[in-house]
Amino acid sequence: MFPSHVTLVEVGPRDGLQNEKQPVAAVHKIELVHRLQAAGVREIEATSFVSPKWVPQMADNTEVMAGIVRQGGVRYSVLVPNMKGLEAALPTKPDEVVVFGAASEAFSQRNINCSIAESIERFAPVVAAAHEAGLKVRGAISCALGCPYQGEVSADEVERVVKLMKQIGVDHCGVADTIGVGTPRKVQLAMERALKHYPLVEVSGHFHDTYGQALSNIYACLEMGVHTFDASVAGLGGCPYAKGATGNVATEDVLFMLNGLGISTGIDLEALVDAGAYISGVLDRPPVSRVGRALLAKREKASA
Ligand SMILES: CC(C)(COP(=O)([O-])OP(=O)([O-])OC[C@H]1O[C@@H](n2cnc3c(N)ncnc32)[C@H](O)[C@@H]1OP(=O)([O-])[O-])[C@@H](O)C(=O)NCCC(=O)NCCSC(=O)C[C@@](C)(O)CC(=O)[O-]
Repeated sequence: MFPSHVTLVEVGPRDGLQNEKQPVAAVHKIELVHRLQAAGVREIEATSFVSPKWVPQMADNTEVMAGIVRQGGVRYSVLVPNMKGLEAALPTKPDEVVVFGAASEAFSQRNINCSIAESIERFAPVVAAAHEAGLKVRGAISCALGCPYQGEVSADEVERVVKLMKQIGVDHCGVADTIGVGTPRKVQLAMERALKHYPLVEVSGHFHDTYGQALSNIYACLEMGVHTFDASVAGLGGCPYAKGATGNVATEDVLFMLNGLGISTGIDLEALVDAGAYISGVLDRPPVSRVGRALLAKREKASA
């Protein structure tokens, strides 16, 4: 049965911007977060505490977290790959941390420089320490639908990592299609594996739109009752360790579909389009979001 409410986790400030070649000033990242929360977004992945040598764009993580004027009811999450990341993140007071593994060995090596088993060993103390600090821990499983290095990824490989994350106490399981190759039935098969170990409320989908399948995949998840999805305003993004991967599905596009289905999110579409136009202006290019572009063109026509 379709959910009546969907939670959209806005990952634009982190996943969306991490791959930008041009440095984006912290002040713009902070302003983006402010505009997103003003639009009604209640879950925002703000930055990551990873090695600045690996992802230079996120080196201003502490400055970004310090600059955000927090709004009641909004949860701010950050990515942490290891204890060093968690120790740097804790003083910035995130509400949640995200550990990120992969269903493919090759991607795990390229993204976090270790095997899947080693990643779980690294995450275990991070999860324990985050819980001790009162934080929720989300887990992301990259390449759940395909890997840029390995190719096909089976549902068994996804379930192996789901189980490992569960064993170390990760609270939430995010199934991520890093390179956007998933199609609806395959996505459902991967989701079924996550749902064998996590309740519906603790499973989410993270879909890149490289092959134009992201909205169909979200629809396929809605049919299963899944009601939490990551999305990136203006369709920003791409993973630095997945060449050619385009951005996440655009938040505006997901919201337009959900509005049409009568599913509530608490997010105002026009204000979200403004946030997308803002960051696209900073990056000096039009939004990738089809809905964003259509509504901006409509506004321009109306004011001409
Ligand atoms: C995991 C590591 C650190 C291993 O990298 P490593 O080189 O194996 O780490 P190390 O422990 O050997 O340390 C090497 C150096 O890095 C430093 N270091 C070590 N850890 C940290 C840290 N946390 N913060 C800052 N610095 C750190 C450490 O202090 C040392 O510094 P040095 O002594 O050489 O000066 C590295 O591979 C890394 O940072 N990877 C992150 C890659 C990344 O951010 N990828 C994008 C996010 S994942 C994603 O986008 C996918 C997702 C989630 O959206 C879902 C999807 O679509 O798939």
